[in-house]
Amino acid sequence: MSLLNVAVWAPNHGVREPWRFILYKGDAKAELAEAMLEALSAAEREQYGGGKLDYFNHIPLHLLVIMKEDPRPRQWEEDYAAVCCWIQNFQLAAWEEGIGVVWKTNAFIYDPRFRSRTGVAAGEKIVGLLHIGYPDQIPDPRPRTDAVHYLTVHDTRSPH
Ligand SMILES: Cc1cc2nc3c(=O)[nH]c(=O)nc-3n(C[C@H](O)[C@H](O)[C@H](O)COP(=O)(O)O)c2cc1C
Repeated sequence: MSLLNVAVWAPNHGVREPWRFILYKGDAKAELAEAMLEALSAAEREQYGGGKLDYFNHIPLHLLVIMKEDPRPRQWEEDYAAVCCWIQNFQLAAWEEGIGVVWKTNAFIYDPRFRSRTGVAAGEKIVGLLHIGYPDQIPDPRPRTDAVHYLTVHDTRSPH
């Protein structure tokens, strides 16, 4: 809970706090896995279903991060940005405690069957499904391009 509360310091315009969360742990992880399976075709269920169930059960916690969708475009974007900031705050705060968080946007989070099974209402957007746990392995960081390549600096007035 304290990690959730660190993350709520994310900048959010108007302090609208446009988020809500559903945490799955213990036996309830099976509920989430069933919702995920429902969003697969019969063939996919046949091919990957078992593996996906094991995967969901192996991970200690799953957190669905949900945004209330404001019908006004500016507010919608601000709120989406705020929820993304919430997620990264959460990831960074968790990592300080040695807890790994993967942010997933699998196809099933957009599926009406998954949304309905997880109780996500019309007018709400799933921004991510976070898989949370102490990592068995820590992957090497993938290299990033030096930001200077993307930087334009203006330090004198350009002639008109
Ligand atoms: C909006 C968003 C959606 C993402 N969705 C997925 C996903 O569906 N599956 C996945 O493996 N990683 C997903 N990620 C994680 C990114 O792939 C990951 O952060 C990126 O590859 C960089 O890896 P690193 O941050 O571990 O260096 C997502 C990240 C963001 C910001």
